[in-house]
Amino acid sequence: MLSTQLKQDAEQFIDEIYGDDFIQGLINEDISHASLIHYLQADALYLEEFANIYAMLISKTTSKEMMEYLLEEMRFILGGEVEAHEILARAVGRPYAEIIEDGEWYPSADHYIKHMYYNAYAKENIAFTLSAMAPCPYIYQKLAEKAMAQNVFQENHQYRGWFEFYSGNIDETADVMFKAIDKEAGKMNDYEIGLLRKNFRESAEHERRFFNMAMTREHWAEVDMNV
Ligand SMILES: Cc1ncc(CN)c(N)n1
Repeated sequence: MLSTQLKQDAEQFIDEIYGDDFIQGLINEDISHASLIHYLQADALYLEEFANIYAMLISKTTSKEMMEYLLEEMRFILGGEVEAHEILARAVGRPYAEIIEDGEWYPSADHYIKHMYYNAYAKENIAFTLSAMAPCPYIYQKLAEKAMAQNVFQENHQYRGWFEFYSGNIDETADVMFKAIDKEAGKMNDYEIGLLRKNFRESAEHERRFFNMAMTREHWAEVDMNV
């Protein structure tokens, strides 16, 4: 099954992201407020687009069951995931709504978002877009599970709730995506299946870049508009 291969492909990225500074910074409560703010600003915009892409997929599917799933996920992304963001905002000591007033699609986030949009616009079959979206719930879930399994988070650990949120909440989100990808892959040729796998791998790598982007507080170069 393709999803088995995709999950295997993800392992390398999960291990790398887990060892990188963002996740280690959360685990060890040693991450700067500036990086958390950068992450929150970028992620709020990313999730908004993720919800928009769900809406695009609704118009492409004829399955009522898939429509209902996409609607529910849209609602979760727009409302439910704020809970995880609030945990980081609390650590920063500023209201979440105020933090996300600023921000833009910083370069790595921009690339990731456009990777998903490309598939939504260019491909009629929703499996192409879903393969670019699936690392989003899947990788966070696996990272959180790994963190919970390998560490003891005390009651007063500032980011314990963040790991609990992602280890518990999104199991089904990724499962439904994988099932839909497997179903469509069953009707595809090797070239198309290769594209699904490439989409997934690229998004897994984008996930890593997204976290690292917060650590370096990546920005676009300033341009002098008067020249
Ligand atoms: C970039 C990114 N990827 C994944 C997730 C988890 N839904 C997230 N909030 N942001």
